Amino acid sequence: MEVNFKYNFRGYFRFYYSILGNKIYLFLLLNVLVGLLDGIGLALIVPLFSSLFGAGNEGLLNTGKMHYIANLLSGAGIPLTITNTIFVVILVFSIKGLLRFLQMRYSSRIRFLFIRELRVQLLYLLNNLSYTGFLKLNAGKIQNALTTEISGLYYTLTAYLSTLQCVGILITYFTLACITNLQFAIIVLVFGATSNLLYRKLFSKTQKISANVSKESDTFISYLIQSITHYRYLKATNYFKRYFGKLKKVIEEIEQLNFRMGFFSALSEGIKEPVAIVMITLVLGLQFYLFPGSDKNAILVCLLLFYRSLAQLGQLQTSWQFFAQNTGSIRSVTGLIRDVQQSKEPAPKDLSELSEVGEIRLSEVSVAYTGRAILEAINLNIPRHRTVAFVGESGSGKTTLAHVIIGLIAPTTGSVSIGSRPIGAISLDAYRDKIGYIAQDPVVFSDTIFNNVTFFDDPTPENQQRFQKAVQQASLDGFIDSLPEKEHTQVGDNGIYISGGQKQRLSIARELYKNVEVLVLDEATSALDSATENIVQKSLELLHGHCTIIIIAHRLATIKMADTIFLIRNKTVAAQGSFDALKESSEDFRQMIAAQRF
Ligand SMILES: Nc1ncnc2c1ncn2[C@@H]1O[C@H](COP(=O)(O)OP(=O)(O)OP(=O)(O)O)[C@@H](O)[C@H]1O
Repeated sequence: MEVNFKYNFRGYFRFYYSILGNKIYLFLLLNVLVGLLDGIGLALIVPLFSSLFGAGNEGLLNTGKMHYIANLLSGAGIPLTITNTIFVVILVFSIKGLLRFLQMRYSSRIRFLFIRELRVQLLYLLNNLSYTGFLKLNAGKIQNALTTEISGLYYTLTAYLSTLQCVGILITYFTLACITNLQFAIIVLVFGATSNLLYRKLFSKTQKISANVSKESDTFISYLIQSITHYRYLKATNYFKRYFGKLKKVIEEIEQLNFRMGFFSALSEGIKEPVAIVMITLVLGLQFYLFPGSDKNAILVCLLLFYRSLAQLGQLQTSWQFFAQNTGSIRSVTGLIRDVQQSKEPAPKDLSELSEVGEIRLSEVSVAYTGRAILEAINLNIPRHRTVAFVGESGSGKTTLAHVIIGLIAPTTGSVSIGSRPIGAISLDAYRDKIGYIAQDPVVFSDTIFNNVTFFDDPTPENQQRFQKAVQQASLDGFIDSLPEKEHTQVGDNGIYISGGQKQRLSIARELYKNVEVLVLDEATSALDSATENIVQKSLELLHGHCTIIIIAHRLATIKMADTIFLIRNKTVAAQGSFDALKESSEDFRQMIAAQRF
């Protein structure tokens, strides 16, 4: 998909062409054919009427200067009698009707293909986006682009195609008019071009406002998501009113912009007809002033073509104005695509299967966020199927370290290897298939308990069995049994119908169900009461020696079983060893234990 284009008529064409390919040309061809048939039909109707109602009707049509029609028909072996012409006119307009039908169907097919392609592409790009790239994006921008702006983009395509359609038909009419009466056609062109200058100013103003609407909409969606996600807190603390004030301000700004855009749209709509009428009068006046003896039939045909052209011109202005109103969506979506493309996860050099996750080794790893050093010169080994723990004060970089290990963020300097291979040489997808991650904020999807644990697996007998085992290990079975709808119970948005501890157990159960090789537990049991925590702890201990476990915990009791504990302090590993060894060797560790006893 082409996203680096200039925001002008040609640039937009390049963008649409990169998605739709030659289908655009076929669409244009259909338009030109419709215009051509319409023009030919009109060119036949005028002499037909003048022959029917005029004097000296000899049974043959007087085409005057429009001999090309006569040539065309006699070339096809049809003499230009009035009866024949009537049939030809009916035939021409019927074929035109059929082509118009095909053209409209094709245009809806194009729109369908366009939106499908765009949505799929965007999701594909998001899937390939690196986590660091994601951190740089704004959630509101992503949501706004994928929902509102993509609809806006659909409108731009509709309006652009409609504009192209008008341009195609106008060119055809103009060509026919040129053949019929060249001077008249040229006068029309001059006036048409002059009126276009008037509209250009309006369009460029509208485009600018549209870009601002999209920008403000990103902010609005971002605020909206947050007000919904944190609704409980905002409600409980009566902060919603204050937050509502922020939202209201953005809404007002957006609507002010829309109001201004409405003004320009109304202005362009309002001046359309007066401009057209003035143009017709001037064009006709000039024609008869400059060329008094003009062929009236030819002028009549031209006028009919001109009249139709004016309708097309009006349609063109409306479409282009509507296009301009929605161009902000093009900037917003293509801007997001550009950002996402720039932050793609690097492709692995060697795609051979990752049969098992071997020893994880970090050497001289440093991490900085926007220039601020968080971790420096970290060296550590996590042998396969060992349990390790990271401890340290809040903000010391434990979660960041875990993110480096599971390949979510790349170290600023230093290297990470899995087994004998550097992490950059393995398929991150294959690696992450083997990773279980229980984050500080439990991840719960708005669905049933079963789907949350199995991550939408089919309820086959085998999966049911695995599900039962996982919920037992996570000490969630008692809770599920107490529910009338058991595992088919909905947990609500972000798990709003269940408690914090139940959410944590649900996310633990999901990772246990997955049968992972590396399990990261980042404050995974912090919301559990001591009794439940003990049960879950025992289940996790059963995994000891069967998979690599990385625990991040403030409660030191939960990391006693770790083979190695890494104490993170002053951006690096200050001490390491088993619980008892650290107690002996590290004063900091002893102080942490003492603080917790107290
Ligand atoms: N995306 C980010 N951008 C900028 N700074 C970040 C980002 N994520 C984390 N940090 C900073 O990195 C530091 C380490 O954060 P991290 O979450 O790794 O600490 P932690 O030891 O896990 O803390 P806690 O125990 O409180 O969860 C913090 O100072 C934090 O502000």
